[in-house]
Amino acid sequence: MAKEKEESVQISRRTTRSSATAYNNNGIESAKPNVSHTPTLDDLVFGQEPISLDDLLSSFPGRRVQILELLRLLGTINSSMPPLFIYGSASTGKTSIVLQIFRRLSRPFVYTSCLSCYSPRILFESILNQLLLHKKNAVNGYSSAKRCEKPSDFVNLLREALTNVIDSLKANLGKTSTTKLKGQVNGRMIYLIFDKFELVREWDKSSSILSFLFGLCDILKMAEVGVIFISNNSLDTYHSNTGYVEPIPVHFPEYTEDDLRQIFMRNQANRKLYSSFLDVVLRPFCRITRRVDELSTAFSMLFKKYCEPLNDLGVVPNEEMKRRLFSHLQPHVAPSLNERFRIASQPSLDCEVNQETRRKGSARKSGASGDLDEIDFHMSTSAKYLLISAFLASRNPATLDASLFDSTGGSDSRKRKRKASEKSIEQKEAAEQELLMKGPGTFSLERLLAIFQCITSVAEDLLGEEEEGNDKLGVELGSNTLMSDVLLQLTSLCNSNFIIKGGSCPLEGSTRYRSTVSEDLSLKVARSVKFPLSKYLYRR
Ligand SMILES: Nc1ncnc2c1ncn2[C@@H]1O[C@H](COP(=O)(O)OP(=O)(O)OP(=O)(O)O)[C@@H](O)[C@H]1O
Repeated sequence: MAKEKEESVQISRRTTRSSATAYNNNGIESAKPNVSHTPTLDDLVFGQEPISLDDLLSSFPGRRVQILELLRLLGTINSSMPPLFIYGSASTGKTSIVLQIFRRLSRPFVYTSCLSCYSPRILFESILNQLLLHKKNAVNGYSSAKRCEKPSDFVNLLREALTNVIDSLKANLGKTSTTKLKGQVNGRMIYLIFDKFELVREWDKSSSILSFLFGLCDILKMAEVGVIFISNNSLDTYHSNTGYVEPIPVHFPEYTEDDLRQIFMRNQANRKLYSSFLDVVLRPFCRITRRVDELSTAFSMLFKKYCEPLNDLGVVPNEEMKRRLFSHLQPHVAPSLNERFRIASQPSLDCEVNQETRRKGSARKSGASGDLDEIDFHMSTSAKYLLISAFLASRNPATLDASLFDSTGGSDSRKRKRKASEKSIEQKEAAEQELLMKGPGTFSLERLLAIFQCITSVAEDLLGEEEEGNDKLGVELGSNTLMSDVLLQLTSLCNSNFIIKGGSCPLEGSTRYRSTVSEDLSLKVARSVKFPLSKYLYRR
């Protein structure tokens, strides 16, 4: 078993560079290792033709700012660099973009993922193997170049290996500077990339490895070494009170619906047809997940269904044909959407992050491309709506629900205003006092579900000037079909203490809930899904 794991680590290490295109296309490191290949310095660069800046930017719609920012931080050739901390939720393009940037720059790097390198020893040895151009194979019994478990040993071995590589790079620079071939190693800087860095927290409860790795740059004090951390979570979640210089954060925010449209429109043979397909599926799916990998799986299956009635895939669909394709597709969308929702609803690492973020108080300002209004933890869009619903249920008196949400789920501010103006000043003050004394109110599950249904349909209305069929689909699927899985989502929010069970109602015996989330955080969550929360708040 241990041997098996060792081998999988070996494969992922060796194939990182050579298979980066395969990785980029489908997220899976799929290339087979080439056993007969003897590694050279050029194996430390991305093993393909460098990519132009235009191609790089157009390969990753929605990431222009981050790509340019990373290129700026990496600096000109041979310039030293402070450690970088790239973060953002899953499938936001962090790994692919970093690898493609190194492809563009042809600079040498060592890549390790803390997923396949799942312990300090494996991580250390993987880095050393790459730097020492050591291949594990049958001849050497699949052993590493160096056996190394302790950070202190690692630092010594690492410094030695890095010095050798840098010396070779300098020599190489002198030799080939005038006759440099494309794809050859460029410059004398070497970069250490730690991907899936959040996983280190899992195997390091005492945080000693975390602080050690965060401080690696300071410990090494080698101007030619750049360190890059890639993580799903923000720096706040690391409690990195190490005394070392904090890395520079670069945030990869969740994609907007428009970004996702551009991502999925890339390389489409029949753009008009695919665009009409996206008109139907993108919005409802976006409300559940914005992960490119998940959307990509769902869309490739659904697009096949969408095209089934067509004889000619090159056709430009007119309105009548779009309607026909839509009705053919419709029965398949709900099950696929539900499947995604179930996955997105699973209590996951995110909950832990949420708790940690909450413990640490307000979110920090994100990196160079950050936004003060952004929340620094990640949860599915549907969970965000549920969190907002719970906040509204705790904050607003239940008697006002009917006036805040009309029969179609919309906010009727006219009614609300009239209500407010009818109240006498004394009544208002008394109500205010009462709410203050009671704190956030408790609510029943039924009320929570009713508000959730209302605000998800409101969100749909607000979002769209889309064609009729699409709206209908969004409302139906977004609210009713998904309702069955809201309970799972609720459990997840309860586990992460965003919602607590507030005892049971003595009359009905049913469980009551209470939201623990502040107005400030709720407003941020609402902003992240563009929901106008303040319109729905009962102001005393
Ligand atoms: N802007 C984009 N344009 C095109 N493809 C993208 C974009 N963003 C992500 N992808 C694709 O989504 C998949 C997942 O991306 P990637 O693994 O780089 O994300 P990640 O942020 O590193 O995820 P994780 O945190 O799970 O490691 C890849 O196939 C990648 O090419």
